[in-house]
Amino acid sequence: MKILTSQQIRYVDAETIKREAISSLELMKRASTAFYNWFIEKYSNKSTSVLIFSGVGNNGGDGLFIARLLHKSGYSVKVCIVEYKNQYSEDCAHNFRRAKAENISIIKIYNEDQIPDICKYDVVIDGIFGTGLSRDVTGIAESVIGKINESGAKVISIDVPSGLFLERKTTFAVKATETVTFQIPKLALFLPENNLFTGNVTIIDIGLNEQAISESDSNIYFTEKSEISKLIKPLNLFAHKGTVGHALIVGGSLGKCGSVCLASRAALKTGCGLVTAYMPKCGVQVIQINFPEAMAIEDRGERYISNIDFEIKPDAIGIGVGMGQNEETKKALHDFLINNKVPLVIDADGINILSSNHNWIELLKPDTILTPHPGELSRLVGGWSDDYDKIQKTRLFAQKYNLIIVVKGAYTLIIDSENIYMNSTGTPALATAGSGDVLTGIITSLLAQGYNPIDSAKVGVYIHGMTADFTTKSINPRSFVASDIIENIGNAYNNLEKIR
Ligand SMILES: NC(=O)C1=CN([C@@H]2O[C@H](COP(=O)(O)OP(=O)(O)OC[C@H]3O[C@@H](n4cnc5c(N)ncnc54)[C@H](OP(=O)(O)O)[C@@H]3O)[C@@H](O)[C@H]2O)[C@H](O)CC1
Ligand SMILES: [K+]
Repeated sequence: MKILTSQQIRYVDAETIKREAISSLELMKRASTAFYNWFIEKYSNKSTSVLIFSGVGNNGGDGLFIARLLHKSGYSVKVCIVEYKNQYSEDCAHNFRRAKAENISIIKIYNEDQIPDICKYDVVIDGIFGTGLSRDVTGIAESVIGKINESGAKVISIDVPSGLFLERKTTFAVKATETVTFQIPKLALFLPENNLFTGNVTIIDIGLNEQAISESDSNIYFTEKSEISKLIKPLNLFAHKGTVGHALIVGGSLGKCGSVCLASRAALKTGCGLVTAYMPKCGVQVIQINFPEAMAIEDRGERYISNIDFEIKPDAIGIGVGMGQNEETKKALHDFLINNKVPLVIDADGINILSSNHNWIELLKPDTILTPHPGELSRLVGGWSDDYDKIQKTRLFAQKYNLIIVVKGAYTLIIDSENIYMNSTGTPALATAGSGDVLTGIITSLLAQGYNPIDSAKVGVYIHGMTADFTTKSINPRSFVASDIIENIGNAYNNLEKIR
């Protein structure tokens, strides 16, 4: 699904109206009804009292339409119009007149004293500004947003939290508990620094014209289940372990051999036929006892890798987990990169070693996958001033070296030289020791099975996140561990195959 800018959203809006021969009011009705349906499912008790803050644009129009729908079905509703300017949009003005005629309690707010006691209401709906925000919030809108945030009330924002900029850093906006956004994902809703404003984000369909969306020129995508599901390769009836890919995991050092066990196990559970772990001597017994399905090759180093040398012919290699940064290990990585021709995933200390030897990055073959967490990324591409800057710097880095960078975190980003893919699965449960090692194993396995590098990264990150989504009820996120990811890879496949 494409992620669009506010200007592109306006275009899709206008095109939907034109191509489907509907009025703008009809489109507002679709959006408001979709929001209303979401709301009544969540708050089915009609004694829920609702305070709605509406602006004077179309976001405010949605707020008023939603007020009418809720009032009609028996909820107790009060509307406050935040009149930050006296020129209402046509559809907002229409809904204002209708709401008044339907005897909904409405007041206009021009100064702070008129703001009601927000805490007295069960839920606040925020419809002050939407995607039309074009400048910093001041005056009465600023005061109202300040009061909403102070109140500690449960706040549901319509489309976007009021005050949130879609294309630049936001410092002041409604701090929503939930944001219910209309059909098109907006980048700003999924950036870590905006989580304070967005709360939990839900995307709802409002029947925008799909053709107009697909014509929009965007290279930022929100990964969807249907798309990932289509990428899953079917099983071959005549497959045997030698035909479905051989993954090699290179890593480990004294005290950090578990990372290789996790990555290797994840690789096999993701479906490649063979997995070999390449480890220092101290790691070989560890993996053989813990994970008998894996084969192991011993490095000549006792406690850390000192010379990467093997005779097998793997289809993909994942390197770096638990590897440490001993000088001999660094040299071993350098020499390995000079000769390597196999599709590669680099993680953890592998990335750190590259960060401190920047000219080695040029040794990487096109489409090598790097999977940094934010700390590793900042060492690799330099610091950033905000999330937009982080994305821009990572994009330039990916373009310069022709690499695929998996920026791990909530809504992991997969950035290559052309596109950005934002992953839509996962929960905070994934922030646990070994989670990154497992991801490396999953992606390496997919590469070994013949998925192209960008699909390996997209599918791998998606499956990794899905395992946490499934288990939110059965395993409390606090006690979810990396092995739980591995145990649920099969369930993720089942779930993806179900919708094919
Ligand atoms: N396709 C969809 O998703 C649909 C979305 N809908 C809803 O429409 C809004 C967007 O509505 P819009 O009228 O374009 O904009 P807003 O309601 O966000 O803002 C209204 C006007 O406010 C002015 N503005 C901008 N920034 C400020 C500010 N800081 N202070 C004061 N005023 C400001 C601006 O007008 P100017 O001419 O003064 O610049 C805005 O136009 C979207 O979010 C959805 O909720 C439709 O309902 C259906 C389809
Ligand atoms: K809003």
